[in-house]
Amino acid sequence: MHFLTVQNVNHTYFTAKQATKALENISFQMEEGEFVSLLGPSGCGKTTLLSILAGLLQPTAGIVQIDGKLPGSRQSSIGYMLQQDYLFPWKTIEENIMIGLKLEKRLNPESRKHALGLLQTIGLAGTEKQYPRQLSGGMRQRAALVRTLAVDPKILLLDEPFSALDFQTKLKLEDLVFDTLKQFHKTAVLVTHDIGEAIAMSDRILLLASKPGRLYKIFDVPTELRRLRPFEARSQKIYSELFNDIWKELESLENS
Ligand SMILES: Nc1ncnc2c1ncn2[C@@H]1O[C@H](COP(=O)(O)OP(=O)(O)OP(=O)(O)O)[C@@H](O)[C@H]1O
Repeated sequence: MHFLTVQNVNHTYFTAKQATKALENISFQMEEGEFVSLLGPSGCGKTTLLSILAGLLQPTAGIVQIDGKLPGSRQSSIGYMLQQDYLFPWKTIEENIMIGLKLEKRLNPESRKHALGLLQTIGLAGTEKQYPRQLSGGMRQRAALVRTLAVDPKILLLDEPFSALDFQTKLKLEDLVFDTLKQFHKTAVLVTHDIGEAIAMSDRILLLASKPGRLYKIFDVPTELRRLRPFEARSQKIYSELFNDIWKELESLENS
């Protein structure tokens, strides 16, 4: 059995005036610890698919299972990281990173120690008593990652988490997230518009086409690249070759 199974997923949005077929017959599988990116032109259904994986949206048809459970069920622990950090401004960083544990009634000395340890691992030691406004955008996004990992989710759904950051911060954070997910052997799905980011971070890239949103092509990132951290991967020749291949496919999809 695969860790994640998406089988013949279809989704149509119905409004008073029209029906929009956002996803058509999407099927793929993922293994535990794998990192997959969803790439494709605007409107191809990336966010819709991520919402279905999160259990926030029920597909019109098809099956999704994560570690043998339906997304959204109480046992299917899912971590979300978004473009904005959504830290509570009136709470300290320490209080913010404990929120998930508190909500799940799992805050105890051990889980607290683990969360504070994560804060150290991610280079935010000393910020515990500070408020989000006292931190830079990159630091806040790192705190959001700690909050997400603190509850030990089975899968992380990353919806353009680096897109609001300046380029240098984004590159640094890509390496940090990559290292952290590898260290904890986490499975992750990333939605991005950035081909380079998808190649540098992923094991596989699912290219979606639009109208209706469907799986167009799957790119396996070569093992030589997967072994490298994202920043280092970006300077390799095979990275540029894969970038050009995906670029051409994406351009043809956008012009079709
Ligand atoms: N709540 C909704 N009601 C009706 N139609 C919707 C709704 N949300 C999305 N859609 C439509 O479904 C399709 C897929 O949208 P979705 O936001 O999933 O695409 P996307 O690939 O994430 O786009 P982008 O890259 O621009 O963020 C689009 O045609 C969009 O207009």
